[in-house]
Amino acid sequence: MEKSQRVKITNKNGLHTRVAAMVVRQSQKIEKMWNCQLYLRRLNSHSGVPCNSVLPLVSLKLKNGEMVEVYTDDNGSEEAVSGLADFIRQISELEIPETEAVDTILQENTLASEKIFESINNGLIAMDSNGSINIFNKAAEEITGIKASDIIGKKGDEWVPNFNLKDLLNTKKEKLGLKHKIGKKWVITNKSPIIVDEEVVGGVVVFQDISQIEELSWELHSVKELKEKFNTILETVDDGICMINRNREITYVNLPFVRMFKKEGIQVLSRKIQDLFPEEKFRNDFFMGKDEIIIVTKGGREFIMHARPIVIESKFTGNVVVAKELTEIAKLADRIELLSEKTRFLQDELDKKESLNPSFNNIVGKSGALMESLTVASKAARTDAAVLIRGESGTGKELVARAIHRGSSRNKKPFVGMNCAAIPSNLLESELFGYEKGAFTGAYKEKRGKLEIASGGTIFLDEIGDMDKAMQAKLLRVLQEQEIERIGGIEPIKINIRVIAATNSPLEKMMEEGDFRRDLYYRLNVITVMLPPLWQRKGDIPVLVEHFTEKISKKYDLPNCTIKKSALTALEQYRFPGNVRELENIIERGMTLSNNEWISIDDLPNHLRDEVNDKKKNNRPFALDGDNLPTLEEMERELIGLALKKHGSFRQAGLALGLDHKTISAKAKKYDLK
Ligand SMILES: Nc1ncnc2c1ncn2[C@@H]1O[C@H](COP(=O)(O)OP(=O)(O)OP(=O)(O)O)[C@@H](O)[C@H]1O
Repeated sequence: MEKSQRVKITNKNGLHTRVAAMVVRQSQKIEKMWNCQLYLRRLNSHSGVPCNSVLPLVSLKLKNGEMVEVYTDDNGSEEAVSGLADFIRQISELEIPETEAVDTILQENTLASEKIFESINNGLIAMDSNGSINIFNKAAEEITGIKASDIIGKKGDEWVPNFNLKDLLNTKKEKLGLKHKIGKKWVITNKSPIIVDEEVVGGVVVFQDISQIEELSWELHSVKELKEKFNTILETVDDGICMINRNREITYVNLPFVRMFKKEGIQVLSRKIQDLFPEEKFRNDFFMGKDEIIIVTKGGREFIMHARPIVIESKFTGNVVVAKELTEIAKLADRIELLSEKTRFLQDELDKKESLNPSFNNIVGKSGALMESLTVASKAARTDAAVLIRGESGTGKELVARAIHRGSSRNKKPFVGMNCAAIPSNLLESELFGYEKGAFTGAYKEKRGKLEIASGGTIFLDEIGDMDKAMQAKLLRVLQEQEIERIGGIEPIKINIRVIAATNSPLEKMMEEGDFRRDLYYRLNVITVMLPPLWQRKGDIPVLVEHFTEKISKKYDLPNCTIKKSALTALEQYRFPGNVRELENIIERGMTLSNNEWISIDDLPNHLRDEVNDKKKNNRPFALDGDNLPTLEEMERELIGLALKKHGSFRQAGLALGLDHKTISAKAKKYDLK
C-alpha cells in the first residue's frame, strides 16, 4: 500500500531551486537508508515527481502555503516518508535572509533551462543513476507519444526499450548517431552518461525524428531511379530529342539528335536552339506546339521538328523538341494510307457482297470490278426493267442473267434463253415467234415460240448484236406491244415478258454505222451490267479454281483435287481470252489428265505454258510479239501492279509512273491489285 504524508510548504519563495536542491539531498540520503524512492505531489494530483532530482521538483512551481504530499510506492517505508516530510516542514526555519539573491539567480537559471528543454525540437530524456527518468521534454513526448507525467520517475527502459538506457549507465560510454525505431518513427540518438567525480550520476539522451528525412531520401532515390529510366529511354529511341529552357537555351540533347544534326552535345549545351539552325525561322507557334519545322541537312536528309511545351504547376518552363526523319514519316503515312485504302476497299466489298440478292450466290468472285457489276445486276433484279449485259465471251453473262431472273418477281415463271448468233436469221423468227400448223412446208403442227414460252417470265437474248435488222424491228414491236403473232397466225397473242439481252458487240459503233437500231438499243439498254474480263480480276482466279475443282469432282465423281502453286501462278499470268469459261475448261482438262490428286503446271495446256514462258523470257509481264498484242488496259494493269510491288505505296508508285496517288488507288481498285 502506498504510504504518504501531507506537508505544507512554508518557505517564503515556495519550493524554489535551492530549497529543491536541499530536498533532493535529503531525499537521496533517506532513499539510500530505506532503499526506496520518494515522490512529491500537489494535494489531489495523481502525478508526482521524484524527490531526488531538482528540475522536476522546481517544475511543480509550489508556492508558500501550498499543501503537498510526500509519498512512496508499495514497498517504501513510512519512516522514509515521515523523514522527508519533517525535513520539508523544517526548511523554513533554515532560511537565511542573505541567501535570497542567490536563490533568485538559481531559480531563474533553473527556469531558463526548463524553458530551453521544452522549446528545443529534439527529444531530451535525462535519467538518474538508477535509470529513472527525471527529464522528458515536450519534443520527446511528441516523438514517442509518451506523456512526461507517465514516464517521469519510472525506469526508462520499460518505456523506451530501444534506447537501451541501462547499457548507457553500465558502459559509461557516449554513443552518438545511432538509429532507432520508435513506433512508426525513425529517430537518431546521441546518448551520453553524466559523470561527476568519476561516478555515473545519470545519463542524457537527445534524439531527433528523422522519419521525414528518411522519406525524403526514399523519394530522392525514386527520383534518381526515374531519372535513370528516362535517360535510358531518351538514349535508346530513334527520335532526336532536345530540351530547352524558357530562354530557348539547350539543356539536354540525346545521341540520335547529335547524330541527326552532327552537333556534339558539349557544343550545343547552353546555346540557343536558333543558333544551331540559323537558316530556320523559329516562330512562337513552334514553341507553343502548334507549328513544325522541316530541316534539310547538308547531306540532303529531311527532318521534321516539333516542340512540346513543358508546364510545371501552371508555369511554362521550356520545351521538349522532337526531331524525326521525314522519309520515315512519309513511309509510315503511305503505309497508313495504303492500309486505310485497303480497309475502305474491303469494307466496300463486304457491303456489296452483303447487299447482293441470294440468287447471286453461285457467282464466284469477290474482286472489286465484279462486285460493282453484280451490285448493279442485283438491283436490276428488284425491277422489271430491261437489262443489257455486256462483256467478253465466257465472262458469265448468262449466269448473271439467270441470277437476275431468279432474284426477280418472275422467278416462278420460265427463263428462256436464246442465242441469236447460233441460229440462222431465217430460222430465228420461227424460233422466237413460233408458227401455226401449215404455215410453211414442214409445219405439220403448231409450235409455240420462245417469246410465248417465256411469257410471265424472262427471255434472255444472247449475242443480240448478231440479230439482223428485220428481226430487230420485229423484236422492238413485241417489246412495245407485249404481243406476238405466230408465223401463219391471224390473231395476236398477248404476252408478258421481261427481256435481258447480252452482247460483246460494239453496239454504239454499230448504231453509228446503221447496223443496230437505235430505238431497240434504248429499249434494251435500260440497265447496263458490265462484266469485267478475267484478266482484270486475277484475284478471283484462286477461288474460281477451287470452285471448279469441286464442281468437276462432283460431276465426274473424282477425288478432291488441289492445284500446285506453280500451276496457279501460271494461270494468274495467263491472259484468258476465253475468260471464266476457258478457266473452267482448263481445270476440267487438267483434272482428267492428271494422274494425281493435284493439277501441276504439266497438266496445263501448251499454249498457256508457252505464253507464260514467253513473258518470262522477254522479262515482261506481257508479250509484245505482234501476234498477241495486249490491250492498253492490260498493259496498264501490269504496269501499275509492277509499280505497286516495287514501291509498296500508292504515293511512291504514283511518283514512279507520273500519276497522283488517287489515280493509282482507283486503278488498283479497278484492276483488283493488292
Ligand atoms: N463468276 C463465275 N462464277 C462461277 N462460274 C462462272 C462465273 N463466270 C462464268 N462462269 C462459268 O463460265 C461459263 C461461262 O459462263 P456464261 O455462259 O455465263 O458466260 P457468257 O458470258 O454468257 O458467255 P458467252 O458470251 O460465250 O455466251 C459457265 O460455265 C459459267 O458457269
